[in-house]
Amino acid sequence: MGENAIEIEGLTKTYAASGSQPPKQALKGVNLDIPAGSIFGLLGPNGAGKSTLINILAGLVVKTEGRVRIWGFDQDVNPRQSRASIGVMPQELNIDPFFTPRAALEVQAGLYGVPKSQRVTDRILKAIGLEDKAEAYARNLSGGMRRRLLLGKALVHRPQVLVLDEPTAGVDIELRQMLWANIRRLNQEQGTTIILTTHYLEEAQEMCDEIAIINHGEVIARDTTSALIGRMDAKTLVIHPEDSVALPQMPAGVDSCQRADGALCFTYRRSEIATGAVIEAVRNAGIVIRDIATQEPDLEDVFVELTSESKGAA
Ligand SMILES: Nc1ncnc2c1ncn2[C@@H]1O[C@H](COP(=O)(O)OP(=O)(O)OP(=O)(O)O)[C@@H](O)[C@H]1O
Repeated sequence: MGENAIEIEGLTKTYAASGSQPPKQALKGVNLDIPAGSIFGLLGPNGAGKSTLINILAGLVVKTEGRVRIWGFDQDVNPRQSRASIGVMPQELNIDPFFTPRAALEVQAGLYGVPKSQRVTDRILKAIGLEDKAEAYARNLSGGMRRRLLLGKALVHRPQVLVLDEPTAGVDIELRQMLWANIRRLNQEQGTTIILTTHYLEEAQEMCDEIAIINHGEVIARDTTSALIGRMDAKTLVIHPEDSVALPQMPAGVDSCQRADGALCFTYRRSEIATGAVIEAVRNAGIVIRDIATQEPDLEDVFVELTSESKGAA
């Protein structure tokens, strides 16, 4: 196995026309390598093509063109091995209500051809915190427990690559933290490569080593999370003056505004203007500073800038 868990080359997907709907090209030649052992985020606005990409990886959607290698196995050449290398936790809570968690895991293991002697059902039940619910009917499980069971089902064949489609959408903070702890542990202790889509950019920023941003079926950015954020050059300084004051004269390149609460905001390029120079200009105007805060760019800023830039390209 090389250093990439996933290698995607020239991947396209066109959904056929149906009724009055014209054909839809959901992926337009995606090239993407996902390093083994990483926690990789796949971000993009609604309809960008994330689910299509994930579903192709999972073998649920048939690609139109291109190559996909999972853990070194070409999907077309070694379909069985490539499928055995990946586990998918879907977004929908599609759990058979009449199975107990133990039975659901056993059935899933059977589907993947895991011999009884190699099954790790108890270990998975423990990892997802459902030991004491192992014999309960799934219809009696809470939404959070069902979600954890879905994670467990994705793990029965011990895949090297785990794909999570919006794993924490609509779940409460406590469960979200528990899911993340589980996922981090899998990544750290077993080296499982994690690929996830999320609408929570804060979560992606906190969890993911690397990120690809998809828009209109194309990868428009792919980098380490910190490098992506580093691309944003803007910085905002918020100064709370001791007394109410007017906006002072500022050096060229500084955008000034005053908030309703009287605070002064200065936005400038970090690469061009030093924060010290901004503060000095404020002091030179005779303003006494009570408090200062800075606002650094975050993933949300990067996301908004990149996806709005490429809007016209659709
Ligand atoms: N089965 C299908 N038939 C026709 N068009 C489809 C089908 N599935 C998805 N599409 C279209 O392909 C495009 C990409 O959809 P996809 O579900 O991959 O996006 P997404 O990034 O996952 O969006 P979301 O965040 O809303 O889940 C959209 O325009 C969607 O309407």
